[in-house]
Amino acid sequence: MELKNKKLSRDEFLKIREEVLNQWPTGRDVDLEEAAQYLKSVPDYKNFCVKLKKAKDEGITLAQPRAGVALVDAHIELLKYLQNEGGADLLPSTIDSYTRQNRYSECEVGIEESKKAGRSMLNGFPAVNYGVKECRRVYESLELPLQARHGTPDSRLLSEIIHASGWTSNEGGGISYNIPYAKSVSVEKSLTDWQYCDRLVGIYEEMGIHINREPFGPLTGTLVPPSMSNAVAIIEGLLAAEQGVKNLTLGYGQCGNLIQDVAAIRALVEQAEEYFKEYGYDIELTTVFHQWMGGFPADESKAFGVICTGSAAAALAGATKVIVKTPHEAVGIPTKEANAAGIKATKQTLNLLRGQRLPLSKELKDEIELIKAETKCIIDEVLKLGKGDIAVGTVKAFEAGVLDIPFAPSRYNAGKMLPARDNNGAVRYLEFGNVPMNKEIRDYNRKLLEERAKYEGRDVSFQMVVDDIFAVGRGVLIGRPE
Ligand SMILES: CCC[C@H]1O[C@@H](n2cnc3c(N)ncnc32)[C@H](O)[C@@H]1O
Repeated sequence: MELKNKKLSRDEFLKIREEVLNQWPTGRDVDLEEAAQYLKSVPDYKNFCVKLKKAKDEGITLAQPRAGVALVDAHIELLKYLQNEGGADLLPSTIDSYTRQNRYSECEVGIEESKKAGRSMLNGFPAVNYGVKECRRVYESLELPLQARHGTPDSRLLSEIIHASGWTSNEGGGISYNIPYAKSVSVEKSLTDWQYCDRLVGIYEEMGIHINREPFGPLTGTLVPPSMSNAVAIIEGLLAAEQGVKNLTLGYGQCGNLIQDVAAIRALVEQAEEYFKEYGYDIELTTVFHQWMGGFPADESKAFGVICTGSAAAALAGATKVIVKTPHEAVGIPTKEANAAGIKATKQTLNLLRGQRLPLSKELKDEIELIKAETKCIIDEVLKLGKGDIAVGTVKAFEAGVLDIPFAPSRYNAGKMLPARDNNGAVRYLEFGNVPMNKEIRDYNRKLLEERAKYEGRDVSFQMVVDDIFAVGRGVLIGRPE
């Protein structure tokens, strides 16, 4: 295995770069020195790192939507609306699915079809096809920091183009943008390609330019136990830090039990800081809380209930930012009005809870300790498999099912671990597969699920998993038997 968790030398990086910039004609417009000068002109109020740090210092939670359409002028109009009408604190450009698979020829078709149809025929913004000039036009049309949000196993060319365009944050990682998004991309390949994306940020950092990286916390967004998503977030953070990334936002997707959700964020910060300190990385760390990523109720009023619950959990957890859902979640790409409505409902909730935090009760403290202990079991085994190299260990951990993401499409994922909610709605391990938890943790998870089974008058079973997957869309958290 070529892969190792070691910072790419500048020569190694530049050698790969030649191939990367030739993947599509727009790659030829990227010039590192020219891009650095452009990035140095980004004012503080439009730099992701600066805005996140200010929010962290002030103890407030920022609101960021997802948004992306095929044509540049419409995309600018959409983002301006979310900025001015929605009140967004940070802006995305959600990138389309063809770009995520490096299928740029099909993006060209989608762009032409969108022009003919007079509406977006892509499910996001095809940044690679537009290239630096148009991506800079998007950035220059707005008054907020701009981030690329996508799901791209090979994001090398996309990263080059968006950063050269003044976009000071990129979401993703070698695990979080492969396993939940692709079927046949090897973990070794996506980890290698994301080392390139992180090394690019490291090179900009060496030039005095601060760029934020945000591993994708929720993964499949389907009952992912907090310790599994925290383990992946910390691993991706360590891999990014080795490549010279200095500014990281680690994330988590709302599960629904308030104590567990707050505990997950608190555990993530504490444990990530412990690992960065142990490995000697000086990281400016912030957190992102994703509003419920599972099935939504179609009824828009009920959808707002889900949106505001997620906003409250983010605020009470003290997350630096929250990713906003919309009342159109159950149907598809939201209109700009629905997207703005989701932001406004979110900010109303954040403002009402500003400065409030969930007190450190015994229940909260115990949940934090449990999540940290579970996460440690996983990461310890990853390091053991990699003989100390966390990149090599990650590849082997997926092969062994030590890292195992529930309901992931990737054929590199074991898919043996199964989650289900306990009687309070917290997500627990129903089947461990080869996830290496110690006996005390295994017994405790089982005990909690047995409590639910007793209450519901049925056995612990896969049916609980199925019931929980559909529950929120049906208006409840726990999938109780009919
Ligand atoms: C992991 C991200 C899934 C979420 O990402 C939203 N999403 C995807 N594409 C767009 C887009 N083009 N505009 C606004 N939201 C979008 C979906 O609704 C879902 O909630």
